[in-house]
Amino acid sequence: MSKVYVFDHPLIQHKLTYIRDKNTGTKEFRELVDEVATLMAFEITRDMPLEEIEIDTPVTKAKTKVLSGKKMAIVPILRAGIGMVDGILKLIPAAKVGHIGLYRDPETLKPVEYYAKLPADVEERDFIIVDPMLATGGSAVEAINSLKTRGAKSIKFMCLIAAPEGVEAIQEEHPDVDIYIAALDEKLNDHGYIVPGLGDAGDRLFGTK
Ligand SMILES: O=P(O)(O)OC[C@H]1O[C@H](OP(=O)(O)OP(=O)(O)O)[C@H](O)[C@@H]1O
Ligand SMILES: O=c1cc[nH]c(=O)[nH]1
Ligand SMILES: [Mg+2]
Repeated sequence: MSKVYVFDHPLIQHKLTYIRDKNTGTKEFRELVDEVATLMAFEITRDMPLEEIEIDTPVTKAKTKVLSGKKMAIVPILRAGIGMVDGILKLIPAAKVGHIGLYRDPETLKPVEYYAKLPADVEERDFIIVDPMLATGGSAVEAINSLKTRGAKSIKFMCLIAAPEGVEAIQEEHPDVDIYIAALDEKLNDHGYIVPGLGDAGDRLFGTK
C-alpha cells in the first residue's frame, strides 16, 4: 500500500497558508508555490542513495559522500504542475523533465490526456510526478498509468494539497506509488474542488480567471 508522507515543516505550512489565501495575487502565488516545491524537494530526496569517495581537502585526504548518480525525472501534470518544476530543479538540477498534459472534464471530472513526452531512458529513472492538487485522484491515477505504460518502474507522487478521495484512489490503483503532500484537507465539494483547498491551482498560477 502506498505510504503517505505529510510534510509538516513549519516553513512549508506557513507558506501554504498564503498560497491558500484568496487575497494572494498571481505573482506572489507563483513565487510561493515555487518556494514550497523547493522545500518539498528537500524532504522527498531524503532517501537518495549516497556513495563514498576519497578527496583531498587542503589539510588531508578524506572519505566523504556524494550522490550515487541515480537518474531522476520530474513530470509535471500540465498545466498546474509546471508551477512546481523550477523549485524542484533548484535542488535536483540534473533531473530530466517529462510532461503529461491532462485536464479534468468539468462535467464528468474524468481526466483527458492531451500530451505526453518523457525522457527516453524511462525504465532507468526514478520519477516524481508533481501537481499542486490531488482531488478525486483521476488525473494522478491517469498520469501514473501513462508513465507505467511507457515503462516507468519507480514513481513517487508529490502535491501541495490532497483530498482523502485522491489519496485513496492512488492507494487503490497504484499501491507501489508513495504520496508526498504538504496538507491533507477535509473533503471535496460538489464540483470536485478540495475543501478548504486553494481554488483552481492552474488559474491562480497563470492568472486565467
Ligand atoms: O484529482 P483530480 O480530480 O483529477 O483533480 C486534480 C487535477 O485538476 C487540476 O487540473 P485541471 O484539470 O484544472 O487542469 P489545469 O492544470 O490545466 O488547470 C489539478 O491541477 C489536477 O491536475
Ligand atoms: O480544488 C481543486 C481541485 C482540482 N483542481 C484544482 O485546481 N483545485
Ligand atoms: Mg485547473
